[in-house]
Amino acid sequence: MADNKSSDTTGIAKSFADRLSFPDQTNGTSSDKPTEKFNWADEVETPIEASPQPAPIEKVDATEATTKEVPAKPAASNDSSLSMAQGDGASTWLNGSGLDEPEFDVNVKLADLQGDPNSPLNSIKSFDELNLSDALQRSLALNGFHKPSKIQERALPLLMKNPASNFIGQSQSGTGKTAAFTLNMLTRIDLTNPSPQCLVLAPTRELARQIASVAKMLGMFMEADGLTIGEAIPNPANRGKPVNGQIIVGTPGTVMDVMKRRQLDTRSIKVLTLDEADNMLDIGGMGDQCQRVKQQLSKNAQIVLFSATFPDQVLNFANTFAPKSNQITLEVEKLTVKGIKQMYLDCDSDEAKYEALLKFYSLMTIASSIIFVRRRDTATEIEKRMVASGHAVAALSGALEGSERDAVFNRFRTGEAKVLITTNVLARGIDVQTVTMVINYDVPTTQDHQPDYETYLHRIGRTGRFGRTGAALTFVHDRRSWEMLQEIGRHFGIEPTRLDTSDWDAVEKMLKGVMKNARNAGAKEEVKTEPVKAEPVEAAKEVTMDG
Ligand SMILES: Nc1ncnc2c1ncn2[C@@H]1O[C@H](COP(=O)(O)OP(=O)(O)OP(=O)(O)O)[C@@H](O)[C@H]1O
Repeated sequence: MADNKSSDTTGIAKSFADRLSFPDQTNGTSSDKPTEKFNWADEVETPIEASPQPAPIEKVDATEATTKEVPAKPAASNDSSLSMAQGDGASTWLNGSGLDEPEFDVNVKLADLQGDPNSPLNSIKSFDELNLSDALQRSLALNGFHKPSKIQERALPLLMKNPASNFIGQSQSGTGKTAAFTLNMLTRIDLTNPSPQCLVLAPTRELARQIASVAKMLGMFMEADGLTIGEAIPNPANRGKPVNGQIIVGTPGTVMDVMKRRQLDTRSIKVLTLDEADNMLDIGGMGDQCQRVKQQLSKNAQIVLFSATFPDQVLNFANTFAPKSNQITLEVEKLTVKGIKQMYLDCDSDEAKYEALLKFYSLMTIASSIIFVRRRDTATEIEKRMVASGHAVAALSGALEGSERDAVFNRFRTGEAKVLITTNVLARGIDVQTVTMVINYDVPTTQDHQPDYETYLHRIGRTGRFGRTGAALTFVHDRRSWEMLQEIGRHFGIEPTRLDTSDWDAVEKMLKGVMKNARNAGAKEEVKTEPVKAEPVEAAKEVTMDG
């Protein structure tokens, strides 16, 4: 059996967000001073009907699907950074990732035709060059952010420039996009004004709460001067209450609703950030909601869009949503994270996948893993079988209510449950660094049953965070599922390694080798640096900010 005490034995620090406390049912704010909570309304569920099979079962999760949530406890105080950082039960003081993110090339397009994307002014090598406040410098240092990642190097100077310009940023999963847009917001807040000034929209409650926690962590030393952070996710206890906080992080349906009910004062909002922007702008319902939210804001608000993926058709819309933006993009073949070993397991039939999964977990002990399935009923079925076999699993889908989702996710984040079985609802953004294995129990497909390239990339990106290594194993069980995986491979220029269920010894040997590498994940990837490609885009009128 493989030894999987990976994070403890190798000293791999847990993620920044891992270190944060996610108490069940929390709707915390950033400080002891209780920030009032917002009203809520049911998040509109936009489920997509499942497979063509006639089974009268469940729906496929495509997006946030929460309807109700119970009252929240206030978040832990940030007074003690140590207790905050250890809030998830981490046994040691975890100072940053301890890893360096691998180098990769980016394409930079400046909205300003005259601008030189390669100018040192448009790139930084250290956080010092940003002239950050003492409070931000201290929190970066305390949390082990010793140097910026590539996306942070290139994005931060462009994001933080005054007057502010719109921004579209793309980089691989786990490369630090959250800190990039969070630092931008934290530097733009006027602490003397208690009104909401920055708004972040994310597709799911889990991601919204994670982003709020990162903002609290990076803003921990600004609290004394009045920094407040609020969440706008479905919560019945907050019905009718104002949504307070200088940074508000929420899901689009709830944010739109509190705006409609005038519970969110939008007058001072000067930055609107969309995380997982391609997803937000692509899905009909959320795209409309994001658009309507944007319409409520000042025309001068800075629009910031981030994602690991921006398919062409969405990028066009993104350009309309964030006009005249500075842009950092990647070519499609650079999108896969090299530290993730991609494999597939050839199973005889759909039913044989259950057996293969159980066999797999009987052979391997993995610190944390996520199993992605297409349908909610599959998640429930796998959960039942794995629990019966003695595994500590948690299953999360849009079928659960908000408070249940929080509780399940917390069990996984804290390590109480080692396996998370979930639908696409958690495919994006979630940062749990102990995850060394992602299993695509079902090949990700679009509504019209074509390979879903973006979802594949986001799912496997739940491992291999910030320079770590991890493994992704996709189950195929017939010609079509095999073909779809091949298409995904061709799309990203990768060739997943085949594992065969008729030879479990070989499977075990291969997987143990991969997992061992994951434990030794401090090793740096080979660094290949090429000059940044830069092309100007149409001349832009810079977007001005109020203050
Ligand atoms: N400069 C840095 N130094 C050390 N660790 C960092 C730095 N920037 C980010 N990290 C850590 O890297 C991890 C991944 O960051 P983050 O979640 O922001 O990735 P992401 O690019 O948003 O990924 P995804 O595309 O999956 O949403 C986090 O645990 C974060 O704390």
